[in-house]
Amino acid sequence: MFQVKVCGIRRLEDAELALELGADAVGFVLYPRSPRYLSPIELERLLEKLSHNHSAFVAVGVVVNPKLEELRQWERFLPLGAWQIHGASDTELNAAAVVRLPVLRSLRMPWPESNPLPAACAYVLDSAEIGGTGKTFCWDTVAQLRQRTAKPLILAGGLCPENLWEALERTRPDGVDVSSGVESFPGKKDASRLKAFLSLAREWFSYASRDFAGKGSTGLWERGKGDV
Ligand SMILES: O=C(O)c1ccccc1NCC(=O)[C@H](O)[C@H](O)COP(=O)(O)O
Repeated sequence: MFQVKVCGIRRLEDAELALELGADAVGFVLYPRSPRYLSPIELERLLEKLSHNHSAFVAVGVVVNPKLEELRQWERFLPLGAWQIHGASDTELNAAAVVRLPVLRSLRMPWPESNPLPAACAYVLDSAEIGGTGKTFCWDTVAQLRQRTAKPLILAGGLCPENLWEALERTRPDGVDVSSGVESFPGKKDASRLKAFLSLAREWFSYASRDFAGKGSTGLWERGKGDV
């Protein structure tokens, strides 16, 4: 089950804190132009240490316009649970099951009605610029997208403790994703903001799970995996 993801983590202590506070997924940016970049080797070391004290979490590798071969190579040694793909110039990535791991595709919202949805297990709905910007998009556009797909929708883009509850009430997503809204600066999470965010997110999802129960959509992965 993946409902709350904390993204852009560079430090082991931030990953541990996020998991202790109730995140079920943590994201790592493998994009060299990001201030939150971790190299694959650094990520391998971090995940090895993280797995000593934590087991039930999804580690997500965040990539931008990746090459298919690159993903396949990293999958061989990184113990990730999913890819989060931004952009994607490699058209092969639009075909189903070209990599071993489940794929989340980041959509730059609003997603035009004329644009087909790329193949994915789930969609991360973000603002129009590339990730980690702290910018929100018009949440009303989520309802239109919901009409087009039954795949899990993860709300992202500029979420923070101050706007999270309203965002959840207005969009009723399957999951949320946050990075800069819980940071003290790019790559370093702020413990009190992280705590406030995760407490609100957990509260909303436990309350909303009553609605989800009848729809059989309580497990993001259970619902999305293999369903590309
Ligand atoms: O964080 C980055 O620097 C980044 C760079 C390139 C692609 C994705 C990146 N981050 C992804 C995320 O942090 C989140 O999935 C998402 O974009 C939300 O970010 P934020 O608006 O900062 O909460």
